[in-house]
Amino acid sequence: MKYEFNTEKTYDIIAVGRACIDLNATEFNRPMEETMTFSKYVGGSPANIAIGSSKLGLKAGFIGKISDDQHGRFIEQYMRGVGIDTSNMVVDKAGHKTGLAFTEIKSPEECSILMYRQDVADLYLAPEEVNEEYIKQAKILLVSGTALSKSPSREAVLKAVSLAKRNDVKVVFELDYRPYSWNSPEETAVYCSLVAEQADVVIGTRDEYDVMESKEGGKNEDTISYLFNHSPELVVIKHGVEGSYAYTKSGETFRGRAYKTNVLKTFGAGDSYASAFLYALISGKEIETALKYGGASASIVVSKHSSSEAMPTVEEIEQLIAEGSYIEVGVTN
Ligand SMILES: Nc1ncnc2c1ncn2[C@@H]1O[C@H](COP(=O)(O)OP(=O)(O)OP(=O)(O)O)[C@@H](O)[C@H]1O
Ligand SMILES: O=C(O)C[C@@H](O)[C@H](O)C(=O)CO
Repeated sequence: MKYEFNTEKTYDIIAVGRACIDLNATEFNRPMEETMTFSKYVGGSPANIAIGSSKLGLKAGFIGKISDDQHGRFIEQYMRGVGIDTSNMVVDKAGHKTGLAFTEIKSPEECSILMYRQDVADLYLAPEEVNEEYIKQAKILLVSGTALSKSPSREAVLKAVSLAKRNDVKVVFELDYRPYSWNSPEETAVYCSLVAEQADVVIGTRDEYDVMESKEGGKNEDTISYLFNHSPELVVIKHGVEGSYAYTKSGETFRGRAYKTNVLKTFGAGDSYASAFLYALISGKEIETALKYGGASASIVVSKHSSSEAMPTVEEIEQLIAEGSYIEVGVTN
């Protein structure tokens, strides 16, 4: 089964939310306290998804606020350099800084991210900085849940969603739950469910849906019966190495598998998955095939050092799919 988009649009995907900096430990198997060296990359889930999409050949744009300093300029130049339209990236004039993510790579199973996100520029994106003429040119508006965590970014994103819906632009909501960005899980549930109910496609991990639904140990069947009572037509639920499921409103279920790889770190999996899954859908591939693209792309990124720079090419993804070396596990559904 395929998922249809309005083909008359200039941009394949416009992402909204944070574009930040990742400082990834270059010393592996070591706790942060003992780590002395880091490599700098552009980061932030929606920026990573835009970068991954652009690298796969999609025409991507970005809406977000960046700091008026060297970090902000680095982000804009890097994103422009990989082919993303940055004309709707706004420079913060109130002195807010770029968010930083320091990553600790203790082992392939034990990675964590230490975030510096106090008063960050991306959460100051204001509704008046979201432009209808721009959004209406996209097939997809990709919304990151973290952008809903604080005002005025929250209102800017709600406006973007409403403009997308008015202009035949598919809203893809990536739950992207980062607990430190929110006041409480209850607040997360309120705003994430508000946007998920209006979205056309929702993507998240089982744990992220649990936060949105204010429950523990939730079942995929309950999630889809809730969301299919609202706007969503396609719901993707990820289960880490156990793979993922895509559910359609018309009642079909597809399973995606994870591919064997030499894992260096686990972060970046979700962003690379989303960019390749959406690339495949936009390219007119079957949903089942799109799940393969997502899983293969993620397995490449977890074997590499960064989340953004490591985003694969179509050829790399297709080679991995052709090899068909899946991780053999049952899936908890
Ligand atoms: N260790 C792994 N080895 C191979 N593939 C993986 C691994 N971990 C995750 N993946 C792939 O990445 C996909 C997304 O991973 P996951 O469900 O952990 O999402 P996520 O939590 O959003 O990722 P992130 O860690 O970036 O936040 C999985 O469906 C799977 O295909
Ligand atoms: O999303 C972030 O803010 C940090 C990311 O850039 C980081 O690489 C990651 O967590 C990817 O999932």
